Amino acid sequence: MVKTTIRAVGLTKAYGSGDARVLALDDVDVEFEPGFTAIMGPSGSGKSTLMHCVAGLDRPDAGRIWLGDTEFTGLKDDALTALRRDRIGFVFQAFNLLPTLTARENITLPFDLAGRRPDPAAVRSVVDVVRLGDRLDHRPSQLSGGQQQRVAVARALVTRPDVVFADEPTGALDSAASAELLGFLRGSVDELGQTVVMVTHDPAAAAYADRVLHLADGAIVTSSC
Ligand SMILES: Nc1ncnc2c1ncn2[C@@H]1O[C@H](COP(=O)(O)OP(=O)(O)OP(=O)(O)O)[C@@H](O)[C@H]1O
Repeated sequence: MVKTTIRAVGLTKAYGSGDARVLALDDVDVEFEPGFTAIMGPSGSGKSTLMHCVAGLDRPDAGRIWLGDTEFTGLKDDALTALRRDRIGFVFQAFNLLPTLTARENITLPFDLAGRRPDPAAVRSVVDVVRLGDRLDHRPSQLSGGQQQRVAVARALVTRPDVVFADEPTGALDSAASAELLGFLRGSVDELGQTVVMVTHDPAAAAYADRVLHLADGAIVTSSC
């Protein structure tokens, strides 16, 4: 399976103005190839800003971004939203599950949002990968934090997106649940050929990645494999 690369050149983004101006991204060039990449760096170094820009959740002030052959720059908001929905998966620290839906309904939500029927084989395979078989009819409040995050990972994977972005996905989990979750993300790379990009503060989490990018003051300072 050939998975798509995300490529960005000259990404620049500032917040505020005058004395309060902060350069969150300073002319960053970066490429995310198939595999598992971790983004690390001190608080305020620009990790979230970089992830939000390359995931199409936010727009840079300058620079260009491509998902495969599709360039983000110049896409209208509707087109960017459709591209995100169809080709990118997200896992956030706070799980972001809908409380009134069951685990199964949360997992199939991306299909509902796209007006498509869920693909039963795709649902079965992600449910197997994250081992949720006996919990599918539970609502989030009836699941542990680790189980809720497994639902969030299944939802991110179910459409087989080109890239899954995970922002501190283990931030709210204990160490056993974190290890399990990182194992699932690793498994999605090894078994499904998924591209995963994860922001983390935790070196133990970054150790699951193939490549670690270190940010400081809005720039990539090192990239290690
Ligand atoms: N909406 C905003 N308004 C003003 N400044 C912002 C905004 N978002 C981010 N910043 C600033 O931009 C810089 C980069 O922030 P960013 O959230 O990308 O860093 P981070 O590395 O993800 O930090 P953390 O690890 O604490 O989440 C910081 O100085 C931050 O204060």
